[in-house]
Amino acid sequence: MHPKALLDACADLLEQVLRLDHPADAVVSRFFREHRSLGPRERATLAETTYEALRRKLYYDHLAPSGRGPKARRIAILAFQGPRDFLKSALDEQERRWVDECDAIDPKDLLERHRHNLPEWLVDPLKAQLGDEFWALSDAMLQPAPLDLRVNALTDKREDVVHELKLAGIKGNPTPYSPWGIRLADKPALTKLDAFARGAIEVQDEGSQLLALLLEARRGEMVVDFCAGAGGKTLAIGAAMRNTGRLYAFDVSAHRLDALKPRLARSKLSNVHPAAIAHERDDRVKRLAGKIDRVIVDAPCSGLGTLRRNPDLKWRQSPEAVTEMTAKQDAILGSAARLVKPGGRLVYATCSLLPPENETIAQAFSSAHPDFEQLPVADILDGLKLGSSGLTTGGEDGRSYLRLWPHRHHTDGFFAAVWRKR
Ligand SMILES: C[S@@+](CC[C@H](N)C(=O)[O-])C[C@H]1O[C@@H](n2cnc3c(N)ncnc32)[C@H](O)[C@@H]1O
Repeated sequence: MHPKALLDACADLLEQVLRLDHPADAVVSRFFREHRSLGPRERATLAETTYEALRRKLYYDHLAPSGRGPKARRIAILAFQGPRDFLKSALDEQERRWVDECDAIDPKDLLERHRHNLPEWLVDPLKAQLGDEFWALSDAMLQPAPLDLRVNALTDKREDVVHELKLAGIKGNPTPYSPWGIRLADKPALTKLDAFARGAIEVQDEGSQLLALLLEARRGEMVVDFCAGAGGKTLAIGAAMRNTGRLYAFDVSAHRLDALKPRLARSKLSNVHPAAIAHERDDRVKRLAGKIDRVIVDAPCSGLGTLRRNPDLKWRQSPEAVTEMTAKQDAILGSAARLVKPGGRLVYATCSLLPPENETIAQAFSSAHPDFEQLPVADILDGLKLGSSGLTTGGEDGRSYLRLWPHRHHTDGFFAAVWRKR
C-alpha cells in the first residue's frame, strides 16, 4: 500500500476510535472487516498506531494544535508506528518539518500529565499506593503488553511446546511465576500453528494464569467459574482438574460464553459446563448452594490493570462508573459465596488497580461473612512452590492479597483474595 494511502487509513480509523463511544478493539475489528483488502502488515500498522495514539493521548493532543490539517491526520502522523522514512514519504515538506520538531522534544521538559498520559482522577489513587514508583507504572502502561501463552496442562508439557515453537521459528521463554506460561519475544500469528489447532496453547496473560492457580482445583471436584466470560480461566482450571469432576462456567453474557465454545473444543476438555445466568441470584445458582468445592469470581471491573492492552479504558472509565462497579462486585461475591460448601474455597479476583474494587470489597466481605476464613495468598503460592516474594500485600505481614503490577511483574495488574468456608 502506498504510504499516503496507509496514513489516510490510519487517520480514518483514528477518527472513529477517538470518538471513544465504543471499545477500541471493536472499532478496529469492524474497520478491518470493512477493508478486507488490507494485508497483515498494514493491519499491524493500523492497530499499533491506534493503540499508541490512545496510550499517549494527552501528549498528542498537546502537540496536535501546532500541526495542520484534520486533527485525526495530525494524531495519525504523531503516533504512526512504522519506519520514519516510510512516514515521511507520505508527508509534505511542512509536515516533515513539524514531525522533526516534535521528535526533538525532550520528555523531561513536559508537564507531568503529558508524560504519564493518565486522567487526573486516576493519578492520585495510584500515587497514594506507589509513591515515586508511580512513574515506573505509568511508563510501563505506555508500552504494549508482551504476548503470553498458557500450555494446556492436560495434553502437553511446557518445555516440549517451547521446543515446538522454536522449530516453527517462534522464540519464547518460560514465564517466571506461572508453571504453565510461555512469554513470546514477538507477536507472531498463532492460529495456523498445529499447537494452537490441537489446543496445546491459548493466549493468556501470566497474571491471569496465577489467578486460576490460586483456586487449586483438584480432580473430581465440583467447581464454579462464576464470571467465566470467554473462558480464559475456565480452560486453565478444567485442565488443572485433569478433565475430571464438573466445572460450571457461568456468565450473564451468552455472547461471551459462545466465544468459549471453540476454545473448549480445541482444549479436549469434557468437564466444562457453560451456562448463561440471568443475574447473580439466578435459580441455577440457588440450586447449587452449599454444594461446590471451589468458586472463582473473576469479577467485572474497571479493567484498569489492562491499560497496556486496552488503553482506551482510561478515557472511557470514570470515577462514577467505578463506584457503580463496586456495588456489582459486592453483590456478585456475596451470591457466589453461597455456592461454597463447608471447607470449600472462594477466590475473588479483578484486573483493577484501584483499592475500592479490590481490598475494600475483600474486607467488606470478610466482615460480613465470619463463616469465611481468609487464607493468606502468600501461603497458597508458597504451598504451590511458586514463590510469593513481592507478589502479595495486605495484612500485618503483607501476605494477604495477590497484587500484580505491570512495572514490577510484567503482567497485567491483578488482585486476588482467597477464603475457606469454615
Ligand atoms: C473479567 S470478565 C471475566 C473474564 C474471564 N474470567 C476470563 O478469564 O477470560 C468478567 C465477566 O463477568 C461477567 N458478569 C457481569 N456481571 C455478572 C453477573 N452478575 N454474574 C455473572 N457474571 C457476570 C461479564 O459478562 C464478564 O464476562
